[in-house]
Amino acid sequence: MTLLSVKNLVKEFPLDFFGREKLRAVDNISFDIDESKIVSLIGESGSGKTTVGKLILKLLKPTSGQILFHGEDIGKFSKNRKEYYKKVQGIFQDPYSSFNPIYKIDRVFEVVFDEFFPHVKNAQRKEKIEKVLTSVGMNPSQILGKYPHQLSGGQLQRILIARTLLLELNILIADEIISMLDASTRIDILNLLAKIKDKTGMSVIFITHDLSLGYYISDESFIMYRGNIVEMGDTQKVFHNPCHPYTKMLLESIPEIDRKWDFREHIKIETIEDESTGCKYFSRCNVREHRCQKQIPELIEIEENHKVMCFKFYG
Ligand SMILES: Nc1ncnc2c1ncn2[C@@H]1O[C@H](COP(=O)(O)OP(=O)(O)OP(=O)(O)O)[C@@H](O)[C@H]1O
Repeated sequence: MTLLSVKNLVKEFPLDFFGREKLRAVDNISFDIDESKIVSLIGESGSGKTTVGKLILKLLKPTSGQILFHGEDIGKFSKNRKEYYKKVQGIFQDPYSSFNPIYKIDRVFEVVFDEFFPHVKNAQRKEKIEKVLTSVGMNPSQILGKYPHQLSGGQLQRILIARTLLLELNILIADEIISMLDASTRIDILNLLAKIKDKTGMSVIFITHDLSLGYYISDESFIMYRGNIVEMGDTQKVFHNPCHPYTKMLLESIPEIDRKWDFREHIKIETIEDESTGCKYFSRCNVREHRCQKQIPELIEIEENHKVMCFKFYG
């Protein structure tokens, strides 16, 4: 079942005071998120990943296009935001920023009850909080009553994940949530998300610049480049049969333990020329054709659940 449909979404930011110049951070993207799926949005810094997450979380308004949640335009939830946020929530890179340092950890749970379930009595709240903490592998007696600075980044991210379990979410936007954590804690958090997905049917939009993490965790991968999704589909297909030159370049850039760094293997990065009428990857592309400078290719399906935005695949 489709939970979320993004249709021709565009977000522009004004670059000057009068808004005469604009930056198109998200450029006409469309995708669906089905139930119980982990979907990675992967791309380099500035490709528009976080902006997509913020648009879905209604923290920004789209310039044009639509986001449908269970078939309803999310703009319609403006009067009833709580209904939407009961089902769609986000967790961000820096866990410390989600906690107020002067309050004990317990408060992040209390806020959820006060906001969404004010009728729930204290004893029942405590029971539920302990249950969700236990289900993310934490011992409530060692966590509750502590202040944020007394816990590690990994523990705080786990607590934020536990908090979402109070809500029975449909969609969690996880924006670089493990980039501040060490390698083993990262894997623990990824496994936890996968476990919650399997158990509850929640879907996760996992935003990352790290291809290996995207590969490890996701059912589907969307590769973003300067506001466009240039390749998307089943993660196995995108990673084992990469078709867009940008996806190929990203995959070739992943360091491997038995391969020494050799700059000659890597594609040189040219300065980005103004290619406003054509493909945004034109100036970096090693398979470019004349038409790429003038026209923008559409995403076309090259096999089931695998699309690419490149003229090379046009018939
Ligand atoms: N509020 C804003 N005002 C103006 N420009 C913005 C704003 N937010 C984002 N941008 C610009 O939009 C583009 C996309 O930014 P975004 O944060 O979505 O990228 P990202 O792929 O998430 O990058 P990162 O991985 O570094 O967070 C960038 O060029 C950024 O500078």
